[in-house]
Amino acid sequence: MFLGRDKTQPKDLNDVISFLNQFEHPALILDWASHKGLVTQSKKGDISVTFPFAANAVIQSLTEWLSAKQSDGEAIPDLAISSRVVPMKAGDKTQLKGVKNLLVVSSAKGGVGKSTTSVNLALALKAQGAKVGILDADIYGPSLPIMLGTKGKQPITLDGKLMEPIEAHGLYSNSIGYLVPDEDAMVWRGPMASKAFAQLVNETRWPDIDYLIVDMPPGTGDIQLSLAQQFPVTAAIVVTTPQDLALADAIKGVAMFEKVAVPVLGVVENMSYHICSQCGHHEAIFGHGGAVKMAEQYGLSLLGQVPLHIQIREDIDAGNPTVESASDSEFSTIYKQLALNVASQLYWRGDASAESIAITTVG
Ligand SMILES: Nc1ncnc2c1ncn2[C@@H]1O[C@H](COP(=O)(O)OP(=O)(O)OP(=O)(O)O)[C@@H](O)[C@H]1O
Repeated sequence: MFLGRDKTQPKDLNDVISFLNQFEHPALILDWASHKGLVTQSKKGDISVTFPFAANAVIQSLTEWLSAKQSDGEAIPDLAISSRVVPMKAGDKTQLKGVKNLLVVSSAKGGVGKSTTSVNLALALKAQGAKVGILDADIYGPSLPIMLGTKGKQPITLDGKLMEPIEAHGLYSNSIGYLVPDEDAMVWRGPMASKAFAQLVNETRWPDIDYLIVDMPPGTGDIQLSLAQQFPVTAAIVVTTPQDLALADAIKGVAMFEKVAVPVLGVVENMSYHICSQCGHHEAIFGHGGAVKMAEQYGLSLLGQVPLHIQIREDIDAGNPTVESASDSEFSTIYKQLALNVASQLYWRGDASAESIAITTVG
């Protein structure tokens, strides 16, 4: 092989691309290195690998793979490896200022853990190297201030127009819960709720974030439809639990997004199985295999399966979400894997916007 013969570093871009294509990872496609803009060479000859999505776990695996090759005596190319999240197209809608990708997290029913999933997913995307914002669009029951430990905070405006998001655990957040008392939001009707949501989205100064996670109000009614239609949604993620009834509702949720031409990235099965806090025993108390079957039947991706465990509830209720407070726990590993699936599939299955192609091909 070209690398082994004279032990000199390969310098030719095509040779390096062929070499890198041998590296396989579940978050990469076959021949990933040949994909436009991922492996580039500067005028000086330096070669860079730039993953176009939040990919810290991939970067770590690639670095380990290269070290192992080197230990085996292979000459490996000198590479600068990093990630830079690119904005993906959101239909024909114009991107929100300061937001590269807007992901809505929805559920057809209340109480399935949509907000818990949104917050931990946002933190896990951050752990994968992204700059992340989270918007609590659950107008009728905003839970973000409690889950992020930011209750009582209020966004300030520096220019009299735009709200500065509240920063917590390294996330940029805004919530109707910061702006009005819970009981006021509860009595809002459709148009008022939509207006409040529009204000939150448009009048927050999002500081060039890679992903904005929007925690939607539960259900598949007019409000959800109009929210999904109004905004440049890159993709939707549907959270469900394993019971048959919840799965049937989740299918309604998927159909709702299809109606308004918002691509559904996939499904997250929350409370997938119970882990006993005493003995660690796994038990499928809500049934087994439902989401897998549903995903297969409807051609959806099963993005992750999160267990039901008391630590996840206790951490989030205390404003200290698990991915942050126990970043090496098995639960955080599951959320980080979910985040990698979300980030990578969003890229490989979507269309990069024109701006991103321009960014990635600059040598
Ligand atoms: N995987 C989990 N393990 C343990 N507890 C969980 C898990 N997911 C969610 N919970 C708990 O279940 C309750 C409901 O979760 P959450 O508020 O996230 O649901 P939701 O779908 O956003 O609800 P709503 O419909 O009110 O918006 C919370 O007390 C949360 O801590």
